Amino acid sequence: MAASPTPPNADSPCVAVATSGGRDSTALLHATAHAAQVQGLRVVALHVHHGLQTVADAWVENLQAQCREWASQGLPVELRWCRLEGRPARGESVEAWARNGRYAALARMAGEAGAHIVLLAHHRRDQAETFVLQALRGGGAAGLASMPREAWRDGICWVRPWLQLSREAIEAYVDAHGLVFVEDPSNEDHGFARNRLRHQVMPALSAAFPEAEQSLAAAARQAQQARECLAALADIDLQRAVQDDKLRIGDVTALPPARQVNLLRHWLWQRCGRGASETLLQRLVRELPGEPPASWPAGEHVLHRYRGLLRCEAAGQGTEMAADASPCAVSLPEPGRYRLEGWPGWLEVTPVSGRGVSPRQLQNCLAQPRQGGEQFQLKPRGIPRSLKKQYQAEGVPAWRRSGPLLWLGSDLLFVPGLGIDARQWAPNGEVQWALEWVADGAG
Ligand SMILES: Nc1ncnc2c1ncn2[C@@H]1O[C@H](COP(=O)(O)OP(=O)(O)OP(=O)(O)O)[C@@H](O)[C@H]1O
Repeated sequence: MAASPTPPNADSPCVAVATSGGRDSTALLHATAHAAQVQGLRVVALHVHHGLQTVADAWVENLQAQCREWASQGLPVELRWCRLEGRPARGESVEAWARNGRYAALARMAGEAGAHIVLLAHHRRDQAETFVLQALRGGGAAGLASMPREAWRDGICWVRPWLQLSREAIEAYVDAHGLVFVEDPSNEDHGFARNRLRHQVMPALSAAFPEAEQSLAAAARQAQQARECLAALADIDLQRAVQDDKLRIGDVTALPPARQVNLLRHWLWQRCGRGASETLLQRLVRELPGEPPASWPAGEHVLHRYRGLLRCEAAGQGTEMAADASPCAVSLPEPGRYRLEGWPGWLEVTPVSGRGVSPRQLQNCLAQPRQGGEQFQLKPRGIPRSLKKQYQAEGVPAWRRSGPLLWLGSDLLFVPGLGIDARQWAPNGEVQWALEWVADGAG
């Protein structure tokens, strides 16, 4: 290859290569450095020392020597490396800890070097293995899509230029250029699923089905297309069903079940930043139709059905009350909606045939925040209990507890999320009204 007439300098555009020191990334670094030399680009080799094996110290030294040598031959390459701090937490997968730490460190080092593109040396066999591992974990289209050729994350474009290339082609390149690389002994550790697959399963599969690797990699590409289509469909359905940050349940349940699952999966991903379990998705499809308030735990979040809307909030979050609102006199002369000064929401008054309070009780009552120590009676023959216990027993989520308590003198009339105190219920057959507190944003 002819050298560039203007050699790259510190201001030249820069591409990074994630380099473990193994066969594939050494070959990719070498090939990239040669191509960059022609195009006047800088190449920065990024290496992460996971701090898990002492032998890894020698890999850093090898890479330093290798890059120095190539630079002395005129290749525009420099090495940046770092060592991960800390250890995997108890019970945490070592692989997952190393992968997360590695990608974070690569993104940071690339940013420091001024590189927006990081090349990874995954090839076709890696892709075929990833597909099988995902299938064995019961993954759907998103998992089976395996590794993308290009993806933007953390302000970096991660590119796998050799994803369609066979390992044999890379081996031939390494031999042709006499490249030296390191062997990671942990690649032999059969405690890792990928190593068991690589050493025990893939050779048998390829012996029985010579095209296995190509076919599995092609299946991954098909799954990628399927995933993109599902995401596009979810966007269409979301636009129809979303109201602020909530979902209109009627619009969700009007869809066929598989499309409901797709929509819910995407919405939950957006809201929670992680995938929802299949069990939760199936449960939602079964249980979402219905009127009464209901809640479903979703990892570190909780989903609430309320007045035809599905909302997602962090578990344990919620405004219990506007503690700074002052007590105020309230008169509710007829059914309707009433805003109370200082309270973010409204009281809704509706005629009912039971469990209501006589309208005359509502002509001159007092709204005030919870003070603590109030006792609420749920049923006529029950006993008064603290609001906290009553809320827990009824499973009332925190956000439905916001709002004022209504008092008539020293008698508690109404509690948000629980309703009218049974001691104040009007006799059957008499005119009576129910109250409900609707917090802003909930309706
Ligand atoms: N410690 C590391 N530092 C920097 N990049 C890494 C490191 N480990 C892996 N990578 C990048 O991720 C890709 C895939 O990692 P994987 O663990 O499958 O490869 P490897 O067997 O360690 O090495 P190679 O792919 O170089 O043979 C590597 O090709 C390389 O681009």
